[in-house]
Amino acid sequence: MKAGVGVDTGVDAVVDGGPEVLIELDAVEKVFDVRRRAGLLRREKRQVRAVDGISFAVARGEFVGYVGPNGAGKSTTVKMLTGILTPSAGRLRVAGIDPARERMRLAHRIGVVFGQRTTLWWDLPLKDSYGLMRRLYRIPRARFAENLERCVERLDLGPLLDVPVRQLSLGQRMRGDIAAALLHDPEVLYLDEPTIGLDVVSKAKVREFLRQLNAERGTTVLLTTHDLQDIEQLCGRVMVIDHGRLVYDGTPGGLHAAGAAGESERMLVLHLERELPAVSVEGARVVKVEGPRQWLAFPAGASAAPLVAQVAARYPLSDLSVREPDIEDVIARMYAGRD
Ligand SMILES: Nc1ncnc2c1ncn2[C@@H]1O[C@H](COP(=O)(O)OP(=O)(O)OP(=O)(O)O)[C@@H](O)[C@H]1O
Repeated sequence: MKAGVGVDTGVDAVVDGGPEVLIELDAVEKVFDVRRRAGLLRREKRQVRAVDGISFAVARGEFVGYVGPNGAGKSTTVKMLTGILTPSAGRLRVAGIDPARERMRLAHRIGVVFGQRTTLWWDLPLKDSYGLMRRLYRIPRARFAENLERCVERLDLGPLLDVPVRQLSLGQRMRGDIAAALLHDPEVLYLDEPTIGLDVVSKAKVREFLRQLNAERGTTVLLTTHDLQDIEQLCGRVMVIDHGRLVYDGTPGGLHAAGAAGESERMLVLHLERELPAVSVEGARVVKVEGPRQWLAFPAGASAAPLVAQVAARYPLSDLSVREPDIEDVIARMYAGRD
C-alpha cells in the first residue's frame, strides 16, 4: 500500500472517553455462493467474495463517504449494516446492536435512503406515506409533527404533500424519501446515491439539507456515491472500497493526494454550430471530437472561464457544459500511482 493510503480503523480514536462509536465492523466478510450453468446438465458452484475482511469504526456525528467502483462491495456492506444480509464472518455492530439478529430494533435507530428505489407508497400522496410511516414506527404525534414540519420546510415539500408519489420528479421524490427516512429521528442515516440523476439545483438542495442535518442534529451519515462533489462538499472522511477491501480511509483531500499520479482534470464539453477540426485553446487539450461536439480536458484546479472566453471568441459555439471528475477517475489515478 502506498504511503499515505493508510487504512485506519478509527478504533484508536474512541478508547477512554473518546467519541462514541456508532458503527463498528471487525474483519467482516460476505461470501455469496453463485451457481451457474456449465453445460447442458452441469452446474458450477462459485463463490463471490463481495466483502473481504473489512474493519472500520464510525463515531457519532461523523459524515463518511463510502465509495468505490461498481461491484466493489458497497451495497453489500450497507445491506449488512441494515440487517438485510448476514455477514459470513466477522463482527458488526450499529448503535450496539447486531443488525442481522435484531433488525426490527435497529430499524428504530437508523434511516435508509436508496437513490434508485423508493420507500414511499407509489399511489399515495406524499403526506399519506408519511402518516403510514408514523404508525409503522410508532412515532409520537408531537415528535412526528415537529420532524415533518422541519423536513417540509427545509426540503421544500409543502406544495408536494398532496401529490401522489408516482407524479413526482426524481428530485422531488428523492427529497420526499429523505424526509421519510428521518421522521423517526434516526441516529444513523445510510444514503445510497442520493443525488444520482438529479439536476444541479436539486443536488444543491439535498446537499445543503444533509449538511445541516449532520451539523445541527449530529446525525451520523454514511454516504455511498459516485459523485465526487458529494464527497468534497459533505464528507469529513472518505473510505474507498475495492474488490471487497478497504483501500483508503482518510480525508477527501488525502484521496486526491493519494491519486496525485496525474493531476485531476475536468472536462469542458463544447457543442459547436458545425463540425470543425479540433479547436486550439491555451490551457486545455482536446481529447475527443464527435461531430460538432468536442471534449477539452483541463486541470481540475483551474477556472473554466478563460477557456470558455477563448472558445467563444474564436469558434461558433452553440452550447457548452463542464463535467467534474468523478470518483472513478480519482480512484483510477490512486492505483496508477502505485507500483
Ligand atoms: N445476492 C448476491 N448474489 C451473488 N452475488 C452478489 C449478490 N449481491 C452482490 N453480489 C456480488 O458481490 C459483489 C459486490 O456487489 P455490491 O452490490 O456490493 O457492489 P457495489 O459496490 O454496491 O456496486 P455498485 O456501485 O454497482 O452498486 C459483486 O461482484 C456482485 O455481483
